[in-house]
Amino acid sequence: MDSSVLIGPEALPALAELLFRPAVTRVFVLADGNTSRLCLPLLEKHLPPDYCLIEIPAGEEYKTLESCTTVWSTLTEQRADRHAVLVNVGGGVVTDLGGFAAALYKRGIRFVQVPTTLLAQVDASVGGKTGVDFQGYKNQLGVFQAPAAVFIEPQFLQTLDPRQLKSGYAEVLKHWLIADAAAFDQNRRLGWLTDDWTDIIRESVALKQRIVAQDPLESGPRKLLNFGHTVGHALESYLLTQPSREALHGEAVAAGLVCESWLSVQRGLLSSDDLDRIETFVFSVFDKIAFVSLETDAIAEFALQDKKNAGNTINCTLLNGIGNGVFDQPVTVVEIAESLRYYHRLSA
Ligand SMILES: NC(=O)c1ccc[n+]([C@@H]2O[C@H](COP(=O)([O-])OP(=O)(O)OC[C@H]3O[C@@H](n4cnc5c(N)ncnc54)[C@H](O)[C@@H]3O)[C@@H](O)[C@H]2O)c1
Ligand SMILES: O=C(O)C(=O)C[C@@H](O)[C@H](O)[C@H](O)COP(=O)(O)O
Ligand SMILES: [Zn+2]
Repeated sequence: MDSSVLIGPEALPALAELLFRPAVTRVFVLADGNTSRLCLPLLEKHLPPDYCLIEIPAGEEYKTLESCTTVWSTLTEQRADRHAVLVNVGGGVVTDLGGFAAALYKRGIRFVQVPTTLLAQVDASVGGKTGVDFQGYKNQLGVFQAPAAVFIEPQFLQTLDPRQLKSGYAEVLKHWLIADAAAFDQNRRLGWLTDDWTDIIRESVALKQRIVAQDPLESGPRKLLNFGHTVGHALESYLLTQPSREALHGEAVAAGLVCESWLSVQRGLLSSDDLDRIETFVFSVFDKIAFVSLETDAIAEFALQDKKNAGNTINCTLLNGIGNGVFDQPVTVVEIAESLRYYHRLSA
């Protein structure tokens, strides 16, 4: 599942090198409404002049099979063959959906990822998880399929909204919590904001690649990368059903980091002092997500569809101390609801 990942000024020239090879019959570029406007200008000179743009609307609500149909229809109308390449230019919605659409078209054409949000640069573009949401559940349909390569240009982040930057930072925090206590400690002292994200991107990508290399198809240690997501995805999915109450993926994951750290304390795996450090750091970046305690049972129910589950057992990733994730820790839906009530009571 490992693909080459280029980060920095050499990334886009290397993309051009791949796309201009004679073996590539046609280049298709998938973007959303924002990335076609804000990111294509920087990319354009690295693309062949006859590339075909496929545009989908921006936002998680468009991470659907219907958007894939838009991609597949254009590929079909343009008679794309198996030597075509799909270039996914955008955040995690575009890289997940584009990877999935490419993997299914004619049983698979090559795709490359050009992630343009912090979240997609540190996490979503790497590791080969692709997919779309279905019937209200996150990434319910998907395949593991490695991109031909990933090209990361941190300059894209210059047009990114601060709320989106923070959302990406949740996945960085997750990486430190599961596998790098020293980075967690250093960065909680420094604060989250920086002018240059390149080092953080490099370190996060390397950490994720190390874990994915051990277990590309998530039968074991890759589940560590899902820390914060049992609760995070439940919250994100629930709020997607509520008009005007959407939380960004990273915002929901940040809440999930707190809830699942609390569950780790309940299991005797994490100290209360460490939970306190995690909460202080999380709430120095993120506002609390608003919900009423009456909603916690409905939110927790979504965890029954988590992909790490086996039968009726919800398998959570927890922390055995900061920097040391542990996977396959059974929790009940009642405990998930309790963790949400704990989060709800916290005064951020
Ligand atoms: N495959 C994985 O391993 C993985 C990992 C983490 C998250 N994800 C998925 O990623 C998705 C979230 O990704 P995201 O946070 O990037 O969201 P996103 O793709 O919706 O992008 C966020 C917003 O930023 C805009 N945008 C993108 N790049 C921009 C730029 N450079 N300047 C200005 N605006 C820009 C987009 O148009 C969108 O409105 C979720 O669906 C999540 O499930 C997947
Ligand atoms: O790469 C992984 O593995 C992850 O779990 C990374 C997560 O940050 C990401 O949100 C992923 O899409 C979650 O996948 P899912 O299998 O829980 O849908
Ligand atoms: Zn995630």
